[in-house]
Amino acid sequence: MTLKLLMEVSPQELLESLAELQNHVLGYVKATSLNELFLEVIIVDKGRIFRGVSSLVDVGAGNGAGTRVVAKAFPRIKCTVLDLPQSVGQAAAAGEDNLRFVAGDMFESIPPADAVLLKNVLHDWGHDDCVKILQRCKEAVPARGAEGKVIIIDMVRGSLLGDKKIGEMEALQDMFAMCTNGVERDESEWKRIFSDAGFSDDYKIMPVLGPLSVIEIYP
Ligand SMILES: C[S@@+](CC[C@H](N)C(=O)[O-])C[C@H]1O[C@@H](n2cnc3c(N)ncnc32)[C@H](O)[C@@H]1O
Repeated sequence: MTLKLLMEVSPQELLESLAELQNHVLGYVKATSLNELFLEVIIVDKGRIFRGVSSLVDVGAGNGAGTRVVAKAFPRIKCTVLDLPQSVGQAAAAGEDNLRFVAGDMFESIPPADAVLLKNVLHDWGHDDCVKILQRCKEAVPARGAEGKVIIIDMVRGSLLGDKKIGEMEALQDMFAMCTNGVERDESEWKRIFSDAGFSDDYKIMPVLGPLSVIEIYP
């Protein structure tokens, strides 16, 4: 709505338009869970991370709602959801052609694939457990030179220092992490995990929404 139009409409009409817009946005958010919405943002903004990938295992993917977004956007990628048997359970029934569900333990073994995705998983675990999970991921992807990679979607604290809103977001996320016994890390803490798990130090951190970032690491 232009400024001129805004000045011409009555407050009542303006309120009605705002209510209509709010319903529209809320309707979309209800229809698409925040998890899926976030992955759609990543696909639009950082879709190139899936370039050249023909198979992907989404580790700790829960009911696979997020994996389904990737499977739909990239029908050529064979997607696998790996989660504990109780989480995979019913979800396994309904899938896209290029989506399968595997019950398993990420501390034991991860099915082989070009890329492994860990979205909102590592922040639930301490340093040593993250190292173990990443070691299993390293075994699952092709060796260096063959374009194997692990894609981590998680928070990188302090990547946008000085921004008040981001600072507030990080503080909120810290409180949430404390309630769930989780941990949010800065780049140096992430780097130590990658190195201890045997990954090279030429990782890439790509901020997506504030401190929420996509990190690519290579064997
Ligand atoms: C915080 S949820 C993240 C879910 C999803 N990736 C997301 O972004 O919404 C963590 C997931 O890790 C799974 N998980 C926990 N321990 C696991 C294990 N040992 N092996 C495989 N998955 C595990 C849980 O069942 C849960 O679905």
